[in-house]
Amino acid sequence: VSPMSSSHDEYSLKHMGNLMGSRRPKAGDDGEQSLIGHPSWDPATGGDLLDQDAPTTGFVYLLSFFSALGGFLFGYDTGVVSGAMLLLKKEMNLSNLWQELLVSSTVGAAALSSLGGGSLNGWLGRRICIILASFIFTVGGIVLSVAPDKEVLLVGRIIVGLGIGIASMTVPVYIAEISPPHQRGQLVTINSLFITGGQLIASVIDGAFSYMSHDGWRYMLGLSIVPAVLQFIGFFFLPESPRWLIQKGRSQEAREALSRIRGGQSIDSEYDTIKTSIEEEEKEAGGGGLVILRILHHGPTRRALIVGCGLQMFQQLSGINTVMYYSATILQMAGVRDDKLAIWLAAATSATNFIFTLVGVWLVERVGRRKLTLGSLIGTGLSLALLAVGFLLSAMNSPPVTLHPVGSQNSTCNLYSSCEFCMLDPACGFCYRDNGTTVYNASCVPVNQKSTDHASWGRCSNQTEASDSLFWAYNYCPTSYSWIVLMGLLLYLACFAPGMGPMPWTVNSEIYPLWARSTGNACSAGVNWIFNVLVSLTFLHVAEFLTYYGAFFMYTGLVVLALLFVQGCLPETQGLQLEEIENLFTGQLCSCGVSSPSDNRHIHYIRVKGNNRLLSESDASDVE
Ligand SMILES: O[C@H]1[C@H](O)[C@@H](O)[C@H](O)[C@@H](O)[C@H]1O
Repeated sequence: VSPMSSSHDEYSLKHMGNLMGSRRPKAGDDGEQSLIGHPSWDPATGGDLLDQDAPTTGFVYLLSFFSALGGFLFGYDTGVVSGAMLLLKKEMNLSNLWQELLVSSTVGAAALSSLGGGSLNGWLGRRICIILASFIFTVGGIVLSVAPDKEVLLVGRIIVGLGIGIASMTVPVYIAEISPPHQRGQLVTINSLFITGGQLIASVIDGAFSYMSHDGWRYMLGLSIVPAVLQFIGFFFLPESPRWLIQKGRSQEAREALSRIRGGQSIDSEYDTIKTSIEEEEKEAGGGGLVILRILHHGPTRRALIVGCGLQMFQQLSGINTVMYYSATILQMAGVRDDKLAIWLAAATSATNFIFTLVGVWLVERVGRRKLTLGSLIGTGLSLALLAVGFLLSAMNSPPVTLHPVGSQNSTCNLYSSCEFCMLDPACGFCYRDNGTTVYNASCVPVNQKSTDHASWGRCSNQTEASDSLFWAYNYCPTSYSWIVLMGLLLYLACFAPGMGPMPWTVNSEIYPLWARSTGNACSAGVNWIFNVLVSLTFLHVAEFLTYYGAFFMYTGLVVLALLFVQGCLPETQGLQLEEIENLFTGQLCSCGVSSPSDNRHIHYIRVKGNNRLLSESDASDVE
């Protein structure tokens, strides 16, 4: 007999064609509410859940804000370096190798510490890990702002990376664990909003301080201390995740934390539901042994891990960080000549990323994770194709080399017949005159080893000869198609930011049962950072081998693969209790997508006894 016997009709409830046998009836699902009658009955446990549609307390927002400062620092520290580098390379006379080291050491350190963050998280708890990360950010910020030489800078960048790794895997988990289910997606996505917000503020600060050629970089790198200290202090007064406390058997503290987070609402049923599910999960997965091995041996968690890591891998393979880290360079490649203009246009691209992540925050609980990710991928693929076409048109209309100055005979640069080929060779640059409509008197000459701002000899080798019509193009070709590339870039970010940007983080914070959550998130965040290093470090080389349009066609292809993966394997997690989500992964991996509950709400009510006042006579078939 169903617990609906509180109404006088007796029905048994059968969920069919739905892997989520325990999906909680949700107000607003057509017809369900009137039939189910008891809005807070939970079919999984037979007990009451907290009313999921109750307003989220202000305290939950406060907690999410303070945790998401970790996301802000992640965005700020990865974003600020491109502008800082422009000044640093001049002031410290940095070689290319040192520039690469300073950029990628942070990302590499983040990869390592996110992997290690898993055990740290399980051991010390989410709160201590967040405090630790903000402490590391503060120390890193101080080291960077006072660094006397490049070696100390490198140490500072590594320290900051260690903080980013821990924050990137802990914060989404913490927010997911304190949120009520109906708002979890939105609140975790706020962390991604803070990441892109951090990148935006970083690019604006870069723009502003780029005018301060001496020591401007100290401010750029050091300003991150402010949010880090704020988070450090704030978290001393904020509670630990109740789910982690329950897992550690600290029941009394867990109750207190939960009740504080729920603003004094009754927490008994939520507490019991969580506790029972955690105990069941633990039993099912068999205790003992290394968590990662248990995850791999247990079907549902293994499948969740594949989905989680796959999403993070494809997020990076769709090329976001070639766009975020190299947007100024890409714009120059596309023909934007002025340095400062390129920096500010790069800030505009960060702003687009931020604004459209906001759209994601708004959409995630309206359309769900799955549709948002799929839609985002389709748009991302199309805009990458547009970017590629822009570069292809520029290449096809690349101005020819018309001048072969005396003295250039021995250089390989002299062999190139057009700007496109000349530009793809890092040793050469294109020196030309432009009367506003046509390029003329163009030559391909070696670049100055010390500064790519000049040629090593000839008309483009010194400023004094520079006139209004004489230009030196290193890294780009004059073209009338840069607007297509700029449009492609903006469109790319507008499509990527609401879905593929935040959803991998959001979904990962939800899909693992508690015992596997820290380790699962550590692995998937590690995958994210490893592919981040791979893609961002190889971008310029890939472009050199495949040309720019080739590189962007390649990313388009990878996005098509991502689309197939998400279509086949990503289930919908919207609105479910964290403890219910494991059931989504009980079927075969590639059936996950097919049976997402939001697409498949065929709940069948079979009449057992009595009259149904709500249905007509012919409803005896009882199919909703
Ligand atoms: O979700 C974030 C976001 O999209 C950022 O813009 C990007 O730089 C990160 O790599 C990514 O993980």
